[in-house]
Amino acid sequence: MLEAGRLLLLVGGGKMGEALLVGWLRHGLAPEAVLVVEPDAARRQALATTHAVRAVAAPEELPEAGTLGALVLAVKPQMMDRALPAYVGRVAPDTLVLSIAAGKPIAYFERMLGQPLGVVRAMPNTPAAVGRGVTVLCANAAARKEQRALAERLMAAVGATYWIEDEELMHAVTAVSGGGPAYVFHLIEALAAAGTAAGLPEALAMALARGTVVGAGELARLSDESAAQLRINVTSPGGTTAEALKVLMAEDRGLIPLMVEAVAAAARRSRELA
Ligand SMILES: NC(=O)C1=CN([C@@H]2O[C@H](COP(=O)(O)OP(=O)(O)OC[C@H]3O[C@@H](n4cnc5c(N)ncnc54)[C@H](OP(=O)(O)O)[C@@H]3O)[C@@H](O)[C@H]2O)C=CC1
Ligand SMILES: O=C(O)[C@@H]1CCC=N1
Repeated sequence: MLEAGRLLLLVGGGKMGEALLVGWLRHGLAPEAVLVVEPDAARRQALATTHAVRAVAAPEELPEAGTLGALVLAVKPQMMDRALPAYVGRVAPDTLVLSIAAGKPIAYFERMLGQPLGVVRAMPNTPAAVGRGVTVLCANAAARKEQRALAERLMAAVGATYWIEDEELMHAVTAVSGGGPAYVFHLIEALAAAGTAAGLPEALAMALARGTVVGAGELARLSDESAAQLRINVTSPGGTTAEALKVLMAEDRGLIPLMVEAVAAAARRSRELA
């Protein structure tokens, strides 16, 4: 995955950082080619024992030797100002700088780390932990072919990848696929709550809701039919589902206007984090 003798430095071994790490190791990245900076002691220990990678609490503890093939930035956007200065001297023009932080634009990393620098901004999502992530990537003009290819390999290891040219779209991407898994998990909670309200025991309602979302997702993945057709396939004319969909698809108060509002709110927050 990386050129021989080069290192991948992961800054932030939290939920998303670890999900990516798992995918990379599964795709052949050698644990000894990985260094992680993670201040949380419990997480650091878990990363080191579970994945056999070297993990340190702070950049000052990193070994001097080794050329960075990739610097992957996976700390919260609000922590970035504090985290980045320590890495200025560690990136070379051929190091890939890969940020997965919401909001933060490419120009921010160019400014903080010095130019010229190959920067790729990516927005993955948590299904990356099971190899079913969706990631959108966007590179700066200085990113070399090899740096883009490395970013592609790293993100393809955890799922599907899409590239965009217009970085402004990253706010919408973050709102749709970055946070999207949370909306789907909330759909499970909502369907389970509705089942309980309809008289089902709580545990059964949750099992049915979870199984339904998982099954529908798998059907959507494997089927050639559109989402609309898959919906129609469930909806017997004059049957029960049609009654529910009259509520969910109501033009003024159905799921679409609600989702449009939710995604706009997330995109607005992404712009604020920039
Ligand atoms: N979660 C998600 O679904 C997605 C997240 N992202 C992006 O990924 C990034 C990480 O998010 P997520 O994994 O959820 O957050 P987490 O809080 O789980 O992970 C961030 C980790 O970074 C650590 N950290 C804090 N400061 C530093 C520092 N200076 N150097 C190194 N590590 C540090 C934190 O430790 P401590 O807790 O001690 O502060 C924490 O363990 C964010 O920028 C987010 O926008 C992108 C797509 C999806
Ligand atoms: O909530 C967040 O800010 C991050 C970005 C997308 C998913 N989680």
